Amino acid sequence: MNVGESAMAFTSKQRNLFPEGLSSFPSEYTKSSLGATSSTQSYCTAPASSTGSIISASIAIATRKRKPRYRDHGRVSTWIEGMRAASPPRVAILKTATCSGARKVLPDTQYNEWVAKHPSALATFESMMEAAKGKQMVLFLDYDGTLSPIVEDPDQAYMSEAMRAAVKEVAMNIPTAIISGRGRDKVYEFVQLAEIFYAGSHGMDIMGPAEACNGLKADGLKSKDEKGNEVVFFQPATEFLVMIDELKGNSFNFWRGKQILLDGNWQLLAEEVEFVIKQYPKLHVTQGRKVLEVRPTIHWDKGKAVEFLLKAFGLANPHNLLPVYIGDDQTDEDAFSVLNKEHIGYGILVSSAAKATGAAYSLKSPSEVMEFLHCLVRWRSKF
Ligand SMILES: O=P(O)(O)OC[C@H]1O[C@H](O[C@H]2O[C@H](CO)[C@@H](O)[C@H](O)[C@H]2O)[C@H](O)[C@@H](O)[C@@H]1O
Repeated sequence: MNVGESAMAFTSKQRNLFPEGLSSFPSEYTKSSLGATSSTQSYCTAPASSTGSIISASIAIATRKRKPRYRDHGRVSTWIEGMRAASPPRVAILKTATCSGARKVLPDTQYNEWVAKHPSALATFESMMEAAKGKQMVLFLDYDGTLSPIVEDPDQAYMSEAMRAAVKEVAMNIPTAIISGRGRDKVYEFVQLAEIFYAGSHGMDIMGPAEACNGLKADGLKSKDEKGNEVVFFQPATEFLVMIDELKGNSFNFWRGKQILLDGNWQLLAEEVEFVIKQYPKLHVTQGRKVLEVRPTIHWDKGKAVEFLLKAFGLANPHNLLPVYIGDDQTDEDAFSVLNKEHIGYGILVSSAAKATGAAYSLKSPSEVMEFLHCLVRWRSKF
């Protein structure tokens, strides 16, 4: 596909994300109160090292001859720095911690200093749960890097059967939602559990099992998922499809698939995104692990999704509530901030390297996340 110098390809599922007539959110989450000027409700993600399956649009930039043109090099450098900061090299994991507290010391002083400030949620599990007694726990899980290991090809980011079983088991005991930057349908395709809530597009596109939605304090649209399960949709930004159409017909030369961009092409990637984004003042760019995301200028992020879901669950009383949020990426920081702001719950960063974070606790890898989920189930079964 080629429109001028570039064009954009969207997945065929894009439209399905936002069926007509959806969206009935609590009034404080309506468009006007979101501070939206205009936007898409999907984000376009340009992976730096590989192409990817995205929320509703997967983008990789084609290598091609380019005409010289004006660029904001300041913005480009800022984005690349942001991506690098969000993509720290991995530290070898010598031993997995357990909830009994056993843990082998890593020979990485910087990491050790960091983990002293953000203790392992496994090593400190017992004391964390002391504070949870008598409270309603709600579990929020990121997908990539949390439930599935980070891999080069975003379409291959499968979760293991063991992890699926762990999530299923925990969801039977604790209300559970996956909040992802990916499209909801893609996350559902990976996870394949009907028992949980899915919040795709950083939470702008939420689907939950109808059964679990009966007592919800938010109205959604009842429907069925691909497997025929009764579900309810909550989608706050259906009206922003217009911009997606505009982008589709306009600017990039993207294709979805296996076009691999090597790390050395981050500069090219950022330059291309910058060239397009300046034509869309209502979109902005954020950086993640080897990824640039083109997002609508709408006050909505994973933190907003957490706030929405807590309200929807009728769990707004912080005294009775213990949200636990586990995530690995920059975008998860918005959710950690909400917990910190409300002084509730536990933010847990998944990282094997020292990293600036608002999360109080840490886990080193998806394997440790799975162990933590097992610990939660064992702990919950005592009550
Ligand atoms: O919010 P998440 O569920 O963590 O999704 C964030 C992004 O995840 C995907 O990209 C990341 O994982 C890929 C697969 O391991 C990896 O190749 C890429 O470098 C990571 O940035 C996904 O492709 C993005 O659309 C999500 O925004």
